[in-house]
Amino acid sequence: MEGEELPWLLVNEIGGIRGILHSHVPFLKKHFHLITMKEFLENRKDVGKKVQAIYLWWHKPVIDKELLQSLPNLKVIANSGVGMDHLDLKLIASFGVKMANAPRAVSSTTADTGMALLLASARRLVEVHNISISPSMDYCEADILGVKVAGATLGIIGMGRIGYKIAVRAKAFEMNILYHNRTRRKVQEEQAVGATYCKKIDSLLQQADFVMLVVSLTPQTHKLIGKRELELMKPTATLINISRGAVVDQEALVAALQTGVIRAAALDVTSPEPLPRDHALLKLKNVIITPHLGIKTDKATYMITEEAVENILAALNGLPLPSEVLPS
Ligand SMILES: O=CC(=O)O
Repeated sequence: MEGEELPWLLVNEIGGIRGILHSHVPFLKKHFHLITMKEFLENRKDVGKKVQAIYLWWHKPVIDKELLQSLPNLKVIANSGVGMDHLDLKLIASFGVKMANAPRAVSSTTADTGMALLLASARRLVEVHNISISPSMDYCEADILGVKVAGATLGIIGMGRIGYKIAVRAKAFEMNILYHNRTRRKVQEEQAVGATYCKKIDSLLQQADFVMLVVSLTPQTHKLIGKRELELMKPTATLINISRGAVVDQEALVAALQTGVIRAAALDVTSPEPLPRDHALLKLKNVIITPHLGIKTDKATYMITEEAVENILAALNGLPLPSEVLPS
């Protein structure tokens, strides 16, 4: 049978909403015998023993104790993204299974998503698109006035790989850059992008015209931005979230947007995803929502699969994983 000598890799499905992309299959098949969750569930006992690796695509399949118990020879789980907040890392490690993410593949594209949201919100792209395609095409200048990006101050919360790439982009757009991070970046790195460190988030929130959230979701960052923080922001400021929905207190955000506490929000992430169709955020004109667009480009998704394969092969060969994630 084709690929029988290759290690068995479990994926959620091929194609579909939560399946790996068809275009990645030939590459994966060079290295692995692919098996989908459906095939696994049909023959759990025989297939379970053979699976050595799982490739998670958009957080699927769900990794729980029952699945881990059914895969006695599982060595590694590779995630198709950088955030691991959907995984119980301690549980997985307790089964002796290694984990990896894909930081190299995601950073530029996710930074592009952040800048795209910033620009779209600043220039009200969605609203003006709707005006442009409306039958009457009636508008006055006030309907399409945006806010100027050059010279505005961007506050980046979370200056890891993605945050830094946002700073690189924002510099090219002539923005002033503030950032907050658990650890301060090297002075040379700050100077290269003209970024100023804010030890306290509050001071960044008070000064920024655009606040971009790029932190991982952890118990410390859960609802990091709530009513108090929104009230510290300028009434003319925009909140952009490309991290995780739960980093923001969504009820407080709705209230802030409805009452003009802040000007606008641009959200690539919400809690939950997608939002229920009657959610208040979906009714606001000063909000742009994208469906966790993050890394979704042709090249970045392919690179993620390459990075995952590299990690899985390393784990199966007993080598150090290039992007291993350990439970904290
Ligand atoms: O959300 C995207 C990622 O975790 O990389």
